Amino acid sequence: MITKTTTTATDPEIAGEAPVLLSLRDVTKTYQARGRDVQALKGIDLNISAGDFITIQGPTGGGKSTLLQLLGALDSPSSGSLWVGQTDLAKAGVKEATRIRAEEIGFVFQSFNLIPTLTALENVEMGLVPIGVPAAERRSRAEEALRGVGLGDRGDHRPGELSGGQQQRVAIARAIVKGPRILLADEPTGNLDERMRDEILEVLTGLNRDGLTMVLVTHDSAVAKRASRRLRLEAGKITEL
Ligand SMILES: Nc1ncnc2c1ncn2[C@@H]1O[C@H](COP(=O)(O)OP(=O)(O)OP(=O)(O)O)[C@@H](O)[C@H]1O
Repeated sequence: MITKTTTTATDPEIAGEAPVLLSLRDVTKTYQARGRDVQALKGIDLNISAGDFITIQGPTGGGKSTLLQLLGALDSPSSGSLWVGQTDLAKAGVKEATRIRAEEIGFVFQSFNLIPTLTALENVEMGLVPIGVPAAERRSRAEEALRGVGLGDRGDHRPGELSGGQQQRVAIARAIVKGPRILLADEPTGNLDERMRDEILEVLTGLNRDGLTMVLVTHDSAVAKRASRRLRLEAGKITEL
């Protein structure tokens, strides 16, 4: 069972008594596919505390993406409980899960998922639409988020006019502009060369230093080296490295 509470040494505000943001107890996930049950997660116990920088590694098919989807309220467990604050996502209705996903969780994907016809600034503004931020405020908050990832001068560029690393920085700005409690990323450096990977790692490390809790799925040990906690997920079971 993993109940370790770890804080980043660099964030004095959360040193010691970091609150638990997400708590999983005996979580399972079984998919039904072609008349067969596929047990993707087999009893996960895990606490994620404020300030954690967690990486999840493991072989293909081990359950990493499934776990990330549950953490992000994109799917619900088959059994067990998954607490986000006072809400058990295993029992919450669609409305509450949607609210938590919109307000509290930021997502970053391997393939950036930017809208090609929108500028970088407009893409970041999209991160505020689901929570109903008025247009005037969206613009200034998006500008600030872009500056935060070092792209303050690229707001009018479209994704096709940016490098892969820059596009991923726009995607990170879009994920954090709403001020989520936790950032989830599935292979955020998977499509990038080493230099761009390091660029993204600097951004992510800086955000964590500023207090953002992060869970990253990665195959890259250079990424995992930056983590405060390294987890391995294999055949639906989790271990702490
Ligand atoms: N929608 C689904 N329907 C049926 N089975 C699924 C579904 N999604 C995932 N699985 C199965 O669940 C198991 C875990 O898959 P998951 O995608 O979580 O693994 P992963 O560790 O993220 O793999 P990878 O590193 O290849 O992305 C695998 O056996 C997979 O085939």
